[in-house]
Amino acid sequence: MDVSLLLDSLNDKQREAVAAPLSNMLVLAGAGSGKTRVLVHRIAWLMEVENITPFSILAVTFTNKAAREMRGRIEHLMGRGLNSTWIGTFHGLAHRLLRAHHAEAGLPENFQILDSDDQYRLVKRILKAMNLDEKHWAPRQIQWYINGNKDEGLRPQHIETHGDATAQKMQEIYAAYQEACDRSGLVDFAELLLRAHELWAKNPEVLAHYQRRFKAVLVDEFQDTNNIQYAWLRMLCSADTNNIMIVGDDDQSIYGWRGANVDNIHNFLKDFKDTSTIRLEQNYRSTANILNAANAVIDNNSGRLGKELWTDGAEGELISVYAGFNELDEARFIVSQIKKWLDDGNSLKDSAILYRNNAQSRVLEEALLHESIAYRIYGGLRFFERQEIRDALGYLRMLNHPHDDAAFERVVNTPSRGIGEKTITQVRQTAREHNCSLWQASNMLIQEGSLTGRASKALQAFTTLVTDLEQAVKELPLEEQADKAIKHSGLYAMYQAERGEKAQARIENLEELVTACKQYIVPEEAEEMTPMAAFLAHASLEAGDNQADSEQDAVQMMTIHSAKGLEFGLVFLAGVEEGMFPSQMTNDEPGRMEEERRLCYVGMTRAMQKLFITYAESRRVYGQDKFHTASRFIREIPAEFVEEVRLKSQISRPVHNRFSRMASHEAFEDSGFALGQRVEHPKFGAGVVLNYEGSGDHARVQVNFDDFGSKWLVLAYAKLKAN
Ligand SMILES: Nc1ncnc2c1ncn2[C@@H]1O[C@H](COP(=O)(O)OP(=O)(O)OP(=O)(O)O)[C@@H](O)[C@H]1O
Ligand SMILES: [Mg+2]
Repeated sequence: MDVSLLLDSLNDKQREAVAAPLSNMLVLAGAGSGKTRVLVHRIAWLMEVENITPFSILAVTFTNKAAREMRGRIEHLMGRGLNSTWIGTFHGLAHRLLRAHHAEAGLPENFQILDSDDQYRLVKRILKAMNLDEKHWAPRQIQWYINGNKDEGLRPQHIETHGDATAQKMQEIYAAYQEACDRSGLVDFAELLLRAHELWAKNPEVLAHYQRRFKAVLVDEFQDTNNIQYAWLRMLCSADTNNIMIVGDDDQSIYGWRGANVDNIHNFLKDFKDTSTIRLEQNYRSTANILNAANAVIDNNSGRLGKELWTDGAEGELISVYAGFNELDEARFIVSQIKKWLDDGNSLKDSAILYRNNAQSRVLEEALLHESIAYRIYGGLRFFERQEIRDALGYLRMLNHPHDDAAFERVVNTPSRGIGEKTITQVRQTAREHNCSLWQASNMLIQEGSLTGRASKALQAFTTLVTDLEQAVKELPLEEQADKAIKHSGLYAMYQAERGEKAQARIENLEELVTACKQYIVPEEAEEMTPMAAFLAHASLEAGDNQADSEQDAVQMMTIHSAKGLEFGLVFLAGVEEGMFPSQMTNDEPGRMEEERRLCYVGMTRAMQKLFITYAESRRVYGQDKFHTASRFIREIPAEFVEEVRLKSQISRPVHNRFSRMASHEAFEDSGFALGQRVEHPKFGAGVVLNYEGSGDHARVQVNFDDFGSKWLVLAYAKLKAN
């Protein structure tokens, strides 16, 4: 192949990195400067020019998707397949290694991987076997503890407990858990990494084999490696014959909360001999306005390694900042801009909506669904498909219709109330025999007294809960029904007792469900149904809507964390308000604010042509209106790069409300009211118009009253006066 092809499309610095003689190398550079491109070209160069066989190359990426893309790009460059090259994530590579050397690693040939949910259940079983109360020993916390120690390379016997009783107990649980895993040949995610490390540490001949094999090791997104990953790389590349090239950006280190250690960049320079450092400074991704704005934001962080980024590309459009009146307005705005983008001849898949928390997706999803715009949630489930939401809906479905067997199965022992598999089998059998629902079968079994005392009591706890709850909530508004169901069922407490980012997200999603209920308006065609039945139908329809497959042209939706390394023509950063982003928890932990700012930098630098930053001045959080100000990150962008969108023209086009009744904004404005306007009500006093829906006689407005909170009122009867 013509080697110049590998260098032609690169700038001088990139070329220097790609064509450098074999040695250890750090490529430190900001977003969009071509780090990943350099890595791809370097691999091709090593094969073509240094005659390193594909077999001798190991490349590590951050996600499986990135790994597939990398392989594809190299194959494309070289015009041939690359089967024998190892390209994957740390976890994927460790797994491959353990499969090949299971005996040396002390694992059975058919060892199984334990995903996070499996691990959780196993921890629960261990606690039970040890007679420990889950209330004191929260399973998620234990999981967090075990994984955290494994990430640091620590086995139970390595942990210092300093005579502390709690620490000792945690250590014992960890040991019992590990014993159970070893007995059954189970390997959790953190174990993959630790085992792979130990495999080499304990088997020098195996290590030597891989050191001979992998002449070149290349790592993308190095700033987010954790300690055990770093130790593993270091061990592999400790022989003189190995060369390692890492590329990364300290400004994009966003997984500190999960144990990633950005200091590994410093460690690398210390630990690896003869390392040359190359800095790339030209950005090829974003317009000058976007790049300069992102640079200005990240400049507020201290202790950076310091990088300049410039572009010779066009200035491009200004960054548009839109202050939504509330989150619905924000979502409508985003959707209207996506439609414009489409009308201009662009494709949906080049647009992305990025948000800080998964729970934010719901309102956006609904706005997109309503306009029939295909979307794809990347690295996550749609709102109504999420585990905790399905749990909560399970309870609501039981309240609505206790003979719903699927709902019964889902929640009968979630949270755990001591109903064992044996009891449930008996219930199923009885239901089959009598051709009745699981609910009826349960009541039958309890009455007949044909269960053991303990099983009967546990099952009765469930039936009583459902019956009592049903009585207690049936007259209440929908959102209170949801709130009570989530609380009284123990779901909320169950997720609250867990720790970590994931549990926090689940709690936020549960709260968002209450908000969803509050905002739900029963559509005309469902007026015969109870609001709950109508809402549940709505939820299942939304969950059942097919997710756009990866081939289909669809808007890409994801958290900013999952957008790392990706790029899109059009990007929306949504929910950029104080309290959301930076998130509320940020103040509690040192260093967290800077990590949030890096996350903002990652988000902004995903945009190639056009960036919108949006926020909502009021947002429903857990059914309550929270008033937020623009994020400090917005304020950190110099005014010259930003235009504020003021939306008279946009708003005055007909807008549809989220639940299929046409709401004409003109009609609303004809009523003499506008969003954000202060009004006076004879009974509730003064307030602000928050939202509207429907038209004509059906028109309703939502007003946040100073003294009575927010209420939906039928405009025709409300006797509102402009204030
Ligand atoms: N020399 C170049 N000429 C033209 N385009 C380039 C050049 N180098 C990189 N690009 C393009 O710039 C964009 C960003 O490159 P790349 O994704 O490799 O950057 P990165 O540094 O890995 O970014 P991130 O930090 O976000 O992972 C890509 O579209 C890439 O194809
Ligand atoms: Mg990259």
